[in-house]
Amino acid sequence: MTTILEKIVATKRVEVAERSALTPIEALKEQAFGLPRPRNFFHAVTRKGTKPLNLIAEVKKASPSAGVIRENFDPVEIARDYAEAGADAISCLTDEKYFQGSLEYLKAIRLAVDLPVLRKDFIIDPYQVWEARVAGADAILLIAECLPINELIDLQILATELNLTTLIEVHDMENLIRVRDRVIGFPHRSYSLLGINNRDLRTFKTDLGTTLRMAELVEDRSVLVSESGIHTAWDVQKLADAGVAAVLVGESLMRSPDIKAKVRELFPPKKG
Ligand SMILES: O=C(O)c1ccccc1NCC(=O)[C@H](O)[C@H](O)COP(=O)(O)O
Repeated sequence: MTTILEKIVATKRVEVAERSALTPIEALKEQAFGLPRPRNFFHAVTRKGTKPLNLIAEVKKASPSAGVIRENFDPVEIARDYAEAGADAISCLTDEKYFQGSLEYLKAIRLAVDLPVLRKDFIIDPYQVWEARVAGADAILLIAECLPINELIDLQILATELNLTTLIEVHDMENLIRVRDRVIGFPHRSYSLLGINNRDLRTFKTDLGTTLRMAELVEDRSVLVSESGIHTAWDVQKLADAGVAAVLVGESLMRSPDIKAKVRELFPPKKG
């Protein structure tokens, strides 16, 4: 049976072929030349602040698991609310077909807020890394399940050369072990974060236990990001207690009619 990830990756191959026929990679490289340096996403996500851990707040209109999450969707307004509420960085879905995202949203958000922005997409080709840089992204996502290790490392090196942070995501132990030492503990890793996705992409079920179990195998948790299925202050505290550096939260923020209040609910001010 074809998994959703396989379907999405097949779509990406077609998209990259179509887009590069319209705008060749050489043209993107020219556009990237002379752009201001990206913002430091890595630092924003790993620094020790006043919260128990840092927040990457996601701009996400729809998803394969939930359908449309937020009807009243203004990406810039949402990003401004995130910034005002104290988020440390923003994740913007740029996949159009499955998440109703757009690179145009990322461009607009990057201009409107001061926070660093992650291009949240299914990156399988250097073309998309250059595209991210030209659009103004400060970081890209690389999903271990989608890439052979040599291609993952090549994309990570390219991103590092372009001064982009990489968030390298795994969901299972096998991929964690595959990337842990070769990609995260490696000299070229400099600006690489390790994401553990709590969502099982076969069943779409989320389980915080995925991060809690896998974190045991990660020595340096200062680069660890827990992703998906984070709904309550208790979830956030549990992950903080496990030494996770940051959480990536989409759906529970996007479903809230008052985004700023939901951020405060997830990160209540310390008493006393
Ligand atoms: O969200 C999905 O349904 C999904 C399906 C297939 C591949 C990836 C998917 N999500 C991407 C993400 O990683 C999440 O958007 C992100 O971690 C935030 O998760 P959540 O807070 O549960 O929206």
